Amino acid sequence: MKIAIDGPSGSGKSSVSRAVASRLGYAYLDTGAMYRAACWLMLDRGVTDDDEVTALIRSAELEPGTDPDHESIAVNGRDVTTAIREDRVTSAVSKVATNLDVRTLLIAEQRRLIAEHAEPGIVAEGRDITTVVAPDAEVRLLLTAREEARLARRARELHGTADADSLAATRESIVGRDAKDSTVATFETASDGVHTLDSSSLTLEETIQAVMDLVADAHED
Ligand SMILES: Nc1ncnc2c1ncn2[C@@H]1O[C@H](COP(=O)(O)OP(=O)(O)O)[C@@H](O)[C@H]1O
Ligand SMILES: Nc1ccn([C@H]2C[C@H](O)[C@@H](COP(=O)(O)OP(=O)(O)O)O2)c(=O)n1
Repeated sequence: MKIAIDGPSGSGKSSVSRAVASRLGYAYLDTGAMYRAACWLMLDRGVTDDDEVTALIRSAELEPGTDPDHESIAVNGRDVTTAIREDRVTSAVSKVATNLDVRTLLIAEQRRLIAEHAEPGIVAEGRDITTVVAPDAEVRLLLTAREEARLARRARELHGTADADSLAATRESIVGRDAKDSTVATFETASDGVHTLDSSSLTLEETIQAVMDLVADAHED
């Protein structure tokens, strides 16, 4: 069983995908973490030229963990699980994500990991999983939420509050990044055969349950 989930930043992809994978005893693949790890390596080496970035990623070993209860990712044997969440990576990650040669490399690795864990199942999430990486997935879902809801969620996560200052500080990392990333992946509208779930007025638990229902329907088919 392959479950593919895409959506914009702050729509809840990671939280929901991790919970669904954990409940089903499936593997979990955070493809955004792979782009972040590639970006971390680019920054660590101080490389800026796109072709040099591609060569760097081609020769690197990215090892994303697939345990939904234990987030982990390593680059060339170094654990970067925490480092990839730093602001400097969030601010620069679109440079890597919009490099089409890097995408080709990471997509091949994502397809390999998804195939390896298709038994009993895997939940893979990102921006192009339903459309490019695994369009053959049994469950394909675009998880959305209104911009205000996504901003408020991320502001609470990062600053502990969703007051005006926190919302302003979060805007670029959500709205600005989505604008850049949407030039290379379609995650703002659902493609043919992809379900849409708007989580704006749902609780996290309700959202998880809605995805579990879709999976149960797919099992019946
Ligand atoms: N209905 C909901 N669905 C998903 N996440 C929600 C919901 N309500 C609140 N949240 C919170 O919003 C945040 C979403 O962040 P995350 O899962 O990292 O999103 P994404 O991976 O899409 O960027 C989490 O802190 C999560 O607990
Ligand atoms: N399949 C994917 C996954 C992520 N990306 C890009 C888009 C994002 O800016 C970065 C990081 O993704 P991530 O899912 O960690 O982003 P969030 O901070 O959760 O919004 O990678 C992508 O282009 N394709």
